[in-house]
Amino acid sequence: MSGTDLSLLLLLSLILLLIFLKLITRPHPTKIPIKSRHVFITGGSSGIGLALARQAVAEGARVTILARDITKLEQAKASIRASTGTEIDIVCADVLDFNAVKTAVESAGVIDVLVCNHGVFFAYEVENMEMNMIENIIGVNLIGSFNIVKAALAGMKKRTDRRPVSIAFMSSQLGQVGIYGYTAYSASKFGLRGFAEALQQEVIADDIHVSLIFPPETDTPALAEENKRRPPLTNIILGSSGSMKADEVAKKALNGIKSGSFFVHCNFEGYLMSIMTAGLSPQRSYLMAFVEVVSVGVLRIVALCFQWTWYRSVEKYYAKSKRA
Ligand SMILES: NC(=O)C1=CN([C@@H]2O[C@H](COP(=O)(O)OP(=O)(O)OC[C@H]3O[C@@H](n4cnc5c(N)ncnc54)[C@H](OP(=O)(O)O)[C@@H]3O)[C@@H](O)[C@H]2O)C=CC1
Ligand SMILES: CCCCCCCCCCCCCCCC(=O)[C@@H](N)CO
Repeated sequence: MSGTDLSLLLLLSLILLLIFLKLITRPHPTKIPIKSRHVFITGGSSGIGLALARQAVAEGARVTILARDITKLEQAKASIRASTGTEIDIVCADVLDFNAVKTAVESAGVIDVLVCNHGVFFAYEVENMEMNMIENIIGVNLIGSFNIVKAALAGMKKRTDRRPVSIAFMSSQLGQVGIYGYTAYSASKFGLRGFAEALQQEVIADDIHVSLIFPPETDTPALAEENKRRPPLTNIILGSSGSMKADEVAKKALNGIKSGSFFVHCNFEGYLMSIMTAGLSPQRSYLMAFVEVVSVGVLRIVALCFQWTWYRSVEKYYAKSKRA
């Protein structure tokens, strides 16, 4: 066979692969309209959630935010009024308290886009965390999201507006890879992935579409707090990874939700991580599925190189601390 024959054969197989993927990727592509719809954001009084609330308002949504601290909620409402001239609704509840969550969700009215964004994080070695801190991180981030979804789902299913609706979870790149210092946090965010994958199969028949958002480090009040007490190795390992502004993450998140994407990445590093960690997760875009299929081998090599550098940092660090 000549060189041209070979390249023709390769081209033909790639085209056949594309056609095959277009036929089989599920769920089907969808679009979630935001304008004039009810967007409910937990943890909407600060950081990424507040940025998301402001942008949803700017796109014409009716927005409700939920958090614990009424003063921060009032401040968020005032700041959105000042920057957009629009009123949002605020509801007060601890996501750990199912009855409080249910009352808050019911008072807000039927939800079209539910964003479980609330979350807490601290970086410590598991040995240096009390059980109550571990339970708090997993409780708020994972069980809290169950409480929210359980409270909102029946209403979303019974909605009279038959257009597609969305349930989105704010995970983290640490929901795609475990890093030194984040045992509890990664466990909570990996947990959200299992929740989201199974939930999508349960709600697809009701035209409800699940998104999992994977932000990198994002400049928010919570990150500033966490940074004060990070283990040195956590800093060394995360040192070179990119960080973003809350507004930029919110924009990526909202676009991901509107396009009904299951995985939502926020930057180029996140794009590569989404391909690397695609595994058995659903994929709506046959083009993205194509990219996953053809690049998975090479990206596995890149992933192993990252692990190599991380383990070298750990080895060097402990070699030094033994000598000292
Ligand atoms: N910042 C970062 O680097 C990254 C953050 N993320 C994720 O993004 C999400 C938002 O983080 P970020 O904006 O940084 O955090 P912030 O601390 O700025 O905001 C957290 C929000 O969640 C609310 N909240 C916290 N605990 C509870 C609770 N028990 N019940 C109800 N509401 C609660 C807070 O309000 P109140 O305290 O009044 O209840 C606040 O509104 C989290 O899920 C986080 O894991 C993901 C990747 C990176
Ligand atoms: C080429 C392939 C790219 C692979 C690179 C992998 C880099 C992983 C870095 C993970 C960083 C996660 C930060 C999230 C911070 C967070 O969630 C906060 N809440 C906690 O600080």
